[in-house]
Amino acid sequence: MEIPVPDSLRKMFSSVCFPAESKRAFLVLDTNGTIKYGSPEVGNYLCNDNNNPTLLIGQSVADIFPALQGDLSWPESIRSHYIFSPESDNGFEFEFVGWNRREGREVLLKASLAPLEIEDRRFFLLELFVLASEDNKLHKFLEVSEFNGDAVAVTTVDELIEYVNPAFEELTGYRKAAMVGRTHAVLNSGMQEPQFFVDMWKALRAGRTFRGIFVNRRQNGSIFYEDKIIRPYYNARGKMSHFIASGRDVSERIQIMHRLEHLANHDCLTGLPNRNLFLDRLRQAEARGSRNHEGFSVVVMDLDHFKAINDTLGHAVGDVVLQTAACRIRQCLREEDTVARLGGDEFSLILTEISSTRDVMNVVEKIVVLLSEPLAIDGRDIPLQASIGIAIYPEHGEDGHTLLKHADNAMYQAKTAGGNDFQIFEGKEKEHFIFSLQKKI
Ligand SMILES: Nc1nc2c(ncn2[C@@H]2O[C@H](COP(=O)(O)OP(=O)(O)OP(=O)(O)O)[C@@H](O)[C@H]2O)c(=O)[nH]1
Repeated sequence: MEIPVPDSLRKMFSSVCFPAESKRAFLVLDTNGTIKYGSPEVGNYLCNDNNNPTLLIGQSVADIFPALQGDLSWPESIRSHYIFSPESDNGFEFEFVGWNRREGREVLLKASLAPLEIEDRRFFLLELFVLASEDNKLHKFLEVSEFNGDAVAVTTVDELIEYVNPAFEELTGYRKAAMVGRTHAVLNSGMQEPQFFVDMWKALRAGRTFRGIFVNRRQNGSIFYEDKIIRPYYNARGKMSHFIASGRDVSERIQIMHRLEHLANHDCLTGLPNRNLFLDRLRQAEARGSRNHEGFSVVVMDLDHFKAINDTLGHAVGDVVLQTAACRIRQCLREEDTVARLGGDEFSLILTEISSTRDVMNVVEKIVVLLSEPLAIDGRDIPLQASIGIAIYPEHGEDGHTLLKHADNAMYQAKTAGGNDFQIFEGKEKEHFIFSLQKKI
């Protein structure tokens, strides 16, 4: 909207060029700093409501620029020089961050104050020049990001996406138009620990950079791992206005790492956890047990006469027997229990949430029954049986190492007694449980 220059002012400022269509943003001040005129364009930067610069008339310029009220960045000498001493002919400039209402964004402006003679009267022309959009720095970064091989995304502090680059589109499958205005939640695979995001927001809100491996989902549903750095972006006012994320696909590296981790923690033949992982799970069970006063059990199983199977039917058949045993034991356990192959024909189990001896026996009996089902290989039925030792936390040991040792002792007792048995470790109370499986099956 163009604001007509009031006739009285036009008359007064007739020697100054004020075309109505002028795009120049300026104020005319008297020597007291009172605003006498505001160009239509200046309303875009300085008016609160309807961009009507006539509302500025009569206000003190110091109300608009607090710097003029004695801020040290506006030296007293210069202030008095220009506002109150109209004799000087030197100009003065200062920069400030303003708000461009038309574009709805902050801008960096230069205000230039210079004396102005109108009909032999001294005024001051305070003209505003847009030095750069406040987000210019950000925009320059985005321009460069267009050619960046990393996936770049810029979000507002309200977590809404404002920009994504072509590499982001390529990585995620989402076009820019589909992402702008949305949050990153669209990429969430649901496979990440919730704590990961808690840590992320904590760091970002505190103004710190966050780096992490994100497990994300592409538009086509496939999962990828993204190594991403997110840093807060501060605008010229020093206010956190955006988050800039830069990430790259590291799925291949992570998959190799997972494979190596799996190899380091699992037995090649059966795919079960190996000693390494078993001991780790044992430490976890021990920690949970003491924290929550929760019982758990360590069970050691050793196949009986396995050597004979190897010797008579060959190593390959022995391997199948071990794989079958592993599979059958696993079938009898819950997800949160562990069965590991610690070596040879020995399997070790951690049964969680055990509140009584009966709980353990129920599981062990199930295993024994399933194990003993005939295994047909090359037209023969191969019998499978095992000696089993049981130790329960905390009665038979307050740490994993002791429990494992005691379960092993109990297993040897069962083996010595002829095998195909399970035995619970004899506790301090000298209670002795021997259950004959032969009678049961
Ligand atoms: N096929 C096969 N055999 C293995 C493997 N690892 C160890 N063994 C064999 O498993 C046998 C385990 O020995 P033992 O536990 O003493 O044999 P056993 O006949 O079960 O003896 P008891 O436990 O006293 O009944 C050895 O002959 C090992 O060579 C493997 O990965 N595959």
